[in-house]
Amino acid sequence: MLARERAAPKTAPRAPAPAAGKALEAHMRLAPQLERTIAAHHQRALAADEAAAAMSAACHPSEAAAGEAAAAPLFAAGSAGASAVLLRVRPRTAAERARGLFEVVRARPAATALYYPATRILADASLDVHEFAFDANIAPAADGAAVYAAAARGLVPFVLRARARAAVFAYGQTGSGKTHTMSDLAERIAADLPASGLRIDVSAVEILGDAVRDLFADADAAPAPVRVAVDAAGAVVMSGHRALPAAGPDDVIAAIRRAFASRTTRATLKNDTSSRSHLVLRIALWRPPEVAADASPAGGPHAGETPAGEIKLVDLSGSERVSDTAAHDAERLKESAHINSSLMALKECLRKRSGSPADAKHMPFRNSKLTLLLKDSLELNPDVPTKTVMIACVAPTIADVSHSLNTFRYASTLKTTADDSGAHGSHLKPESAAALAGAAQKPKQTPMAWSKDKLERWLNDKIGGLHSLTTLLGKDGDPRLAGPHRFVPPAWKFIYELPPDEWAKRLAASLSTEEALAVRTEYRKLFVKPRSTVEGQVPGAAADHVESILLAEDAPDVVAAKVTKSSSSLEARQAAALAKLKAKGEAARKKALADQDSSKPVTARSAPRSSN
Ligand SMILES: Nc1ncnc2c1ncn2[C@@H]1O[C@H](COP(=O)(O)OP(=O)(O)OP(=O)(O)O)[C@@H](O)[C@H]1O
Repeated sequence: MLARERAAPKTAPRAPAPAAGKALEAHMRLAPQLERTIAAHHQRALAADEAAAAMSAACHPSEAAAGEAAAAPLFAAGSAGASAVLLRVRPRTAAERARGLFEVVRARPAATALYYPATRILADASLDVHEFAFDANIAPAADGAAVYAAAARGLVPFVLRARARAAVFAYGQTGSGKTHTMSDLAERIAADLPASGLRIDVSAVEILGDAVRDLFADADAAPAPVRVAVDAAGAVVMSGHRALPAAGPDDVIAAIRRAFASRTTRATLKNDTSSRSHLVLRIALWRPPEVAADASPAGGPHAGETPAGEIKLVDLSGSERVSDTAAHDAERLKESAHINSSLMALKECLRKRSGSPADAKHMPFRNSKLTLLLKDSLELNPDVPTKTVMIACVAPTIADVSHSLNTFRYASTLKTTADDSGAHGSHLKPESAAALAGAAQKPKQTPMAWSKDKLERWLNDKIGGLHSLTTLLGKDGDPRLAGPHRFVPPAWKFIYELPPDEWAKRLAASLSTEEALAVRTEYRKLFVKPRSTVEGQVPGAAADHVESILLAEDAPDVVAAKVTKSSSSLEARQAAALAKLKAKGEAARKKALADQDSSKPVTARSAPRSSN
């Protein structure tokens, strides 16, 4: 049986409630309006995600039928990925609910949106939307089993299969749910360990300031510092700590509970039991010729043993901003400075890890004890595969909005260019109660007056995007729909390219031919401005989108001018470049025709052709 999710042990007195700053007061005054705007946008985004998912399922029926994957994608057999980033939004605490703090982070299956008030002291209720598509976007209602499924199911089999190293770490501001998440996840991972056939030992240390402390040291023994060094072969060597032998999963779970319970916690403005240290748990697996009787005191190999894998579970100390340190004494301020500088050192290593192979070879591990301890798990080693999962934890409310944005940005550092869905922002105007109520009561008379999202959803429904696309491509399909980098055609692309007569036919039940063609013209205008969406990240999609713009009736130079004016995005630049090429090709064709014409006797048949 798996342990239920549990919170960190409560050992410290209550901290005073944080004083509301001026900005927060202003946001709270506009809470009803802001909440309405957020809810409306979230609903629209959910509907758009659902349409995209339905489309993708129609395109990849075999994937849809395969159902839930057994392992988290990073640990599935054959996965070449080195890292995954998950975002977990915790539920509002009772105290946050009592203060009326509303939620500004909304996780959807496809992405997580953070709604940031556009001005500190609000003149109106407009919001900036920062949207990040992480590998998994875990909503407040999800439990520890869901986190395990997305983050670590399959981790133990991967480590054993490849004699590999895996590290999972929780990052986030103080009070965002890191300990809650990691203490539960660590036990679920431990439950997957084999009950026999391997020697297992567990060590646990905390990094407090610049000191490393053994969490398994005898309580009555004088505290001895743990030393961390790198040996001649470049391996991290820890000494001065105890490694607990574990006969199987139950012993490992007991060791994990002991480590979390021994950790240093203090009350801060944000968390009654704030972990002021980084906790690093190491589960080392050894394959013995025959299991030796004694455990190694330093957690190293016994004679004849070979490493069978290693798991590091890291509960990072909470990141803090200046406002969080208002009630800190000198000692806590020093702690905070250490915490932030080690988190920065980790960020720098992660940044290099996600960069070029040359960058990855030069991760500055020595900049902090934390990164030195994690060296083996972060290094991209050709001999020992390593996989890293970051769980970025965020608090959901307006009081933590700037911390949450920082966490989103920090977490994005670990994404590789290959699988990074990145972020995009948009600006939301306030949606007044009257406007929303009015919209709910009487549907707009004509699709021309609808929002772009609503129009697109309606068209997708009426025109039947994906099903029609597969029909159109025939049973053999389009080669772009096969293979690992397959192109998933977005619904808008299909709708955009549908010929006028087909368009009118499909909308005949709802609109007259004139109305349908008028809507088509409007719809096509909407796509002159390239969209920066997750779809845009699919290889080939940007180019296809550009191509679809170029297929518009306008002459290439007009398209280029329009596109360039409408956006400075990559797509726009590609469009401009393609348009230039097309124009160049056109000029060359005209010249060739002219040359041809001048070399032939002029007849009615060889008169210059129209360039269109
Ligand atoms: N997913 C969740 N469901 C329910 N309660 C949660 C969840 N995540 C966190 N909490 C609660 O929120 C509070 C803060 O969580 P936790 O102590 O895990 O934060 P933390 O990020 O580890 O903070 P610190 O960095 O200060 O140690 C705790 O009371 C915890 O029980």
